[in-house]
Amino acid sequence: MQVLSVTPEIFPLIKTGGLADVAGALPIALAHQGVATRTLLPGYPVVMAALAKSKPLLTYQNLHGGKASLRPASVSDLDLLVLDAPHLFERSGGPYGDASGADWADNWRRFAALGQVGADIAAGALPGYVPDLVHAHDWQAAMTLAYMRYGKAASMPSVMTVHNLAFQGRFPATIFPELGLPDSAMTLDGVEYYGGVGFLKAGLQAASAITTVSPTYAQEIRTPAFGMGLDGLINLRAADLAGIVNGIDVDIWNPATDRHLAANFSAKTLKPRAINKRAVEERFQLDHDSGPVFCVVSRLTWQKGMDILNSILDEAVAAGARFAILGAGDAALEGALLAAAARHRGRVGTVIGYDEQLSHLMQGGCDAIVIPSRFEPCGLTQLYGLRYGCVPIVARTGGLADTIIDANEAALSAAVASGFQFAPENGDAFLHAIRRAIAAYAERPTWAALQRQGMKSDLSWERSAEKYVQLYRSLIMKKAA
Ligand SMILES: Nc1ncnc2c1ncn2[C@@H]1O[C@H](COP(=O)(O)OP(=O)(O)O[C@H]2O[C@H](CO)[C@@H](O)[C@H](O)[C@H]2O)[C@@H](O)[C@H]1O
Repeated sequence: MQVLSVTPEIFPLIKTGGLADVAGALPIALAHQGVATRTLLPGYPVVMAALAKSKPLLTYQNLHGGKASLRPASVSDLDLLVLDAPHLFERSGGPYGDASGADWADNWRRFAALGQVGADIAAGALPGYVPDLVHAHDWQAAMTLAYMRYGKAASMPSVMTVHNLAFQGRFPATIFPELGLPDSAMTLDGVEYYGGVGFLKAGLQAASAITTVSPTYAQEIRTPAFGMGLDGLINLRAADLAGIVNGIDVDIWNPATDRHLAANFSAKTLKPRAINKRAVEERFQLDHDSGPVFCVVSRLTWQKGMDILNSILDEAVAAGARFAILGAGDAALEGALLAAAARHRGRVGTVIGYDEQLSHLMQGGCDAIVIPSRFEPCGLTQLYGLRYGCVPIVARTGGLADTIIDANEAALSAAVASGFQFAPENGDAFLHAIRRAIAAYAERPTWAALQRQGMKSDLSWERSAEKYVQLYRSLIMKKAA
């Protein structure tokens, strides 16, 4: 089976969040099950810099206002098709905005172009290659499915995966004439969205199947509280909706071999974690004591509940907690967490920035990771925490609810507990969970049992990849029937 995956990010080349991890790991797991994935992504400068010289497979004299070509590449076992379109992607800053964080004004054009090329490939534009199915990730890739639907690949099966419904790619109606779609597409069941154009909406409408990255989030987005304006449409398509929980790359995230750790360890030999903990204490200028260090590795945003964390920090520190916080995002939250570190020297350390290596050390050295998200489609950091014996303390929502077993009495006595859950958006409940963790940490055998239980969890992609393969197969068979 041949799958064309379309994504705006892929690890290890370009990553702003969890989507990149998934886009990078899923093709490898699918390959073990006989599915060959080619991944189409934009040629941002960091991507172009990583490519060896190659002959273009396809050229465009005018793709949304400039010359473009499609270059094949192989990076870390990934079979890539890179859209080299300097007028759209050759700029400094991030993949979606300039260095100050402001979105590029022509993002609609950049990702419409990506979608156009995806649909061209689906329609057979590459000599000798026609995929059996197209899999699009998030709003930036979603227009692929709309261009397919209104173009030559209307009968090809497709999957639209929602990693985060908060990002929808919503633009004014004035862009519609420039998209090159027929007028009939500007309707309620097409790309029209609240009077404008909705990229994710268009993909959800066009896809043969919709997936999200956990079963609980798949149900949550059918409600107004989580649906972000799309719950009506998602409910209409409920028969084609599935939740498949993310796995993690267990080779990249392996405490026994991880080069970013000061000391490697495994479930059998947890002792060396203490060396990593010491390294974290040094890096975050924390006091040394016998209590737990809680960490945060996160985008600093409302979604991630970082304001809730900030509101309970003083009390958590008074209860004996120390915090190592790594993140970047909203300026106000960055400022508040830096201020907390200044207020609680030795008890709270805050590093603002994006640091992949440091995130590994934190998972390998901190005792627990706190994730107070308001909503969480899947969440990866709790999975890394499980793998590294860094016990997750999570809001009971989305994928966090699906992947962590709360250390209540029943779960502890059945030896299945792997972390702590608390009611979302509730500072008191969050604080209570931190107090429970501090108490459990004081009973070393209980804590070690929690760590080992988490480290035993099967977090690999194999099971989830199997579910994607089943879905792909059923869609291909349905279209053929
Ligand atoms: N400052 C920092 N330094 C270093 N690394 C950092 C970092 N901040 C975040 N990261 C890393 O970025 C990734 C974040 O992944 P998440 O799944 O937690 O959330 P995200 O909201 O980005 O993804 C969305 O897509 C994913 C994938 O489907 C879903 O799991 C999730 O719920 C959804 O919101 C992790 O690999 C984490 O370690």
